[in-house]
Amino acid sequence: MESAEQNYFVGFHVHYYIFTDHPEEVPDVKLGQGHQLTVMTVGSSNRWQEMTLRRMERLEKLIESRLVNEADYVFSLDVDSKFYARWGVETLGRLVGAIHPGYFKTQREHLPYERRPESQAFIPYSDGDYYYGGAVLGGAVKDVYEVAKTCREQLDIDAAKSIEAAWQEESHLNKYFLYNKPSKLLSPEYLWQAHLPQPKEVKIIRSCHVIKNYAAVRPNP
Ligand SMILES: CC(=O)N[C@H]1[C@@H](OP(=O)(O)OP(=O)(O)OC[C@H]2O[C@@H](n3ccc(=O)[nH]c3=O)[C@H](O)[C@@H]2O)O[C@H](CO)[C@H](O)[C@@H]1O
Ligand SMILES: [Mn+2]
Repeated sequence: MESAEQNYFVGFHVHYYIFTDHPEEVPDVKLGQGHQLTVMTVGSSNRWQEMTLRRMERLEKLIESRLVNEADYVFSLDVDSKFYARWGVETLGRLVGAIHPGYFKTQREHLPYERRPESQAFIPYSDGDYYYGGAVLGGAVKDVYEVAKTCREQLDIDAAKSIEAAWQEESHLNKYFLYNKPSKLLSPEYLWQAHLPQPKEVKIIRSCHVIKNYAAVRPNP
């Protein structure tokens, strides 16, 4: 939150919604003018995969209940994002995704899409273009709503068949974006991971996922 306040839409109206099963641990951060924060308490799970994939349903519900009436644009971001440089209006568009930092040089047949036809997230080896990170999904509220609702429905169909896509909601997001192209693609500058070395092509890291002690923060391996 502190790094977001330094870099994320500074000078614009921002309403953060933080989803957590530990609301009492959200620190009291001094927010800039026009910025506000609402903590949303959510149930826990004994599987991290369930926590991450449930975000589609939470986003769908948040848009239905609040954002349709209060926002033009929305970004859904991983909670472990830390900001190092400006993230501003250049990121806005009808539908916005970010290239995953681990796969921007990977040939498409090696991209980690879901490859089992039984899953709704299935992408055949002959298809695909970019590999999008699940940590960033944004755009106009109505367009993001369509993504969240569709992915939630596809996740439900998979769950009913007891199949979980290779990378949970990220796999379903990749399927959605393949056939419903985002209008704007953010470079991995906006979605970096701290354990990756910074290659020469990437001049600025704007947002980065912190290194975490998985044994401590995840309920299961
Ligand atoms: C860089 C990037 O694109 N990262 C994606 C990647 O993993 P990551 O390695 O970035 O996963 P992660 O541990 O950050 O989990 C994804 C997010 O799910 C939430 N969470 C997760 C675990 C938990 O116990 N509680 C909780 O709230 C939280 O917002 C977290 O940031 O794959 C995930 C799905 O498999 C998501 O698509 C992530 O966005
Ligand atoms: Mn993350």
